[in-house]
Amino acid sequence: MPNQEQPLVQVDALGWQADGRHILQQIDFQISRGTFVGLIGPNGAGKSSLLRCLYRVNKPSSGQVRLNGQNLWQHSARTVAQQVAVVLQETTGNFGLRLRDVVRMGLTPHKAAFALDSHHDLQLVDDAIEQVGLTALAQQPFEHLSGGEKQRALIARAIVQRPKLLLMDEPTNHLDVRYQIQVLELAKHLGITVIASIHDLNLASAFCDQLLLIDQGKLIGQGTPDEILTERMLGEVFGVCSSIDQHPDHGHPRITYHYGYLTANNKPPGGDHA
Ligand SMILES: Nc1ncnc2c1ncn2[C@@H]1O[C@H](COP(=O)(O)OP(=O)(O)OP(=O)(O)O)[C@@H](O)[C@H]1O
Repeated sequence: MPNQEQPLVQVDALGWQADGRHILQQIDFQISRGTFVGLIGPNGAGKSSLLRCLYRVNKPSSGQVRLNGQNLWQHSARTVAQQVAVVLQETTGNFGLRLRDVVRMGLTPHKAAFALDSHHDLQLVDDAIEQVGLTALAQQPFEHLSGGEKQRALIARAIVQRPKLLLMDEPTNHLDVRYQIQVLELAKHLGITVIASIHDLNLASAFCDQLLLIDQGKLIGQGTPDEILTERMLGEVFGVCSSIDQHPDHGHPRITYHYGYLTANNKPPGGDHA
C-alpha cells in the first residue's frame, strides 16, 4: 500500500538528453496527492519532454522519477499505465474507431490479455462517457469529433483507466474558450493528481494549485500561482510586459498583457513595472 504521506511524484536530479543535447537538466520537484499542477514555460522549454519522462517514454539520462516512491523504470509500461493516464493533444492512431471504442481502451491496463469486458467494465465506460457529456456521440467515429469532443473523450478514457496521476500535454490547444474551460474543469473535478502543460497563463492561474515553471530545460520555479506569476517573471522568462492584479472570482493572479512593449525593460504606458 502506498504511504499516503509520501508525495505521489518525486523527481530527483532528472536529466534527459536527445541527439547529444541536454534537453532537461537537474530537475527536482515533488507533487502531493490531489494537487492540480500546471507546467508552464516558453516554447521549446522542455515541457513535453518532461511530461514524457513522467509517463515513462523518455528514459532519464540521469536522476530518476518516482511514483509512490518507486522508480518508474523499475516497472513495466503496463504497471505504470495502471497508475498514470495521459491525454495528448495529437490524437493520431484512433482511425476507424468509434468514440466508445476509444474510451474502452482505458480498460486495457487493468485486464489480462484477451479477457472479455464484463458488464461492470462496460458500465464504467458508459458512465465515463456520460460524465464528459458525450453519450449522444458514443457511436460516432472518433475522427469525426471536434477538437473539444476528442479531448473530452480522451478524458473519459482516462477516467476509465482509474489512474492516480493524469498527465495532459497542452490539453486546451486548438480549443475555443468554452472548451478550454470545460476540459480543465473536467480534469480538476476528477479529484486526482493532475499535471498539465498549459500555455494560457491566465487559465493556468485560474485552475492550478501549483505551477512548475521551466525555461531552457531547467526548473526555475515551483509554487502557487501567486508565487510564480509575477510581472518580473513574465518579463524575464517570456519577454512580455504585463500588469497583474487579483481575479475577482477566484482570487488568483490575473494578467493583463501590454502590447508594443516586448522586452522586460520596457514599461507600460503610465504603469510601474515591478
Ligand atoms: N526526441 C527528441 N529529439 C531531439 N530533440 C528533441 C526531442 N524531443 C524534444 N526535443 C527538443 O527539446 C526541446 C524541448 O522540446 P519540448 O517539446 O519538450 O518543449 P516544449 O516546452 O513542450 O515546447 P512547446 O511549448 O513549443 O510545445 C526542443 O528544442 C526540441 O526540439
